Amino acid sequence: MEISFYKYQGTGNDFVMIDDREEKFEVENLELVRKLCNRKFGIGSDGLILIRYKEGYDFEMIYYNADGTQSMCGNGARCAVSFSKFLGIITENTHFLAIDGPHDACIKDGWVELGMSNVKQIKKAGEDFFVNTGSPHHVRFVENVDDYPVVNTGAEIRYSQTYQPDGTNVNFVSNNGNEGIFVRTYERGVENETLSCGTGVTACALVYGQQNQKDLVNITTPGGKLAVKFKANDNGSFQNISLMGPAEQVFKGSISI
Ligand SMILES: N[C@@H](CCC[C@H](N)C(=O)O)C(=O)O
Repeated sequence: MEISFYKYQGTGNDFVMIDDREEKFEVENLELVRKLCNRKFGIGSDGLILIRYKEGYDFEMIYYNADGTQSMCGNGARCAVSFSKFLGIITENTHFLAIDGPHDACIKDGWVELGMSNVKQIKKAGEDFFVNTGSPHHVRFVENVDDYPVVNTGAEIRYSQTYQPDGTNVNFVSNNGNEGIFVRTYERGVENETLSCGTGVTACALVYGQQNQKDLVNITTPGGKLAVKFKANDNGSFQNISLMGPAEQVFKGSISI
């Protein structure tokens, strides 16, 4: 059997994208997800996304990490919006469903502004912070993130007792002067550092914004630049959160399985 796919990237977070409007992909076949995402034996990606029709929405995004687990993916959602435009499902504005609920987004010239779920609170986690932006994120501020052992320390925190049994993504953040913040992320489900994580930079922007009285934060990641804007409420919650950045089709192909 042949599976047709497209490959997308959003600031270097890369995804296998499948137009599954005919619902032929077996959503329980996690072995297949893992194989397609495998960089040696498959196509290779941080995650895989199915686009399906959903009543009441323009489309549904079904997201898998490379290991077959599921969560909300901010960069993946920006790529899904771009792919849906490419498929002719949407034009400029869209209302779609993801695992954490409904989202609105807008795409213009390859730049996607994605509405994120509201955030109830930022929690303290020792000296660090924890924020759920649709996916769980531990946020640690460090002096120089360029030199930080992201993979080793990220894995220690991800597998620590505090986050059992589900684990967490782990973000390391440095102040980047006039450029806002620089963020590197260890991603659960990829079990490695990725070049960028959308829900992760959103979590970091909320913490940084709260500490520095900002409602728009520019973020640099190893894979490129993103921005996050939001409204902070007096009770510590956040609404009208938008993740903004590029999403690009890289190639298309088919694979025999
Ligand atoms: N890369 C994603 C996050 C994907 C989900 C995450 N790995 C998890 O399991 O929580 C993003 O751009 O948000």
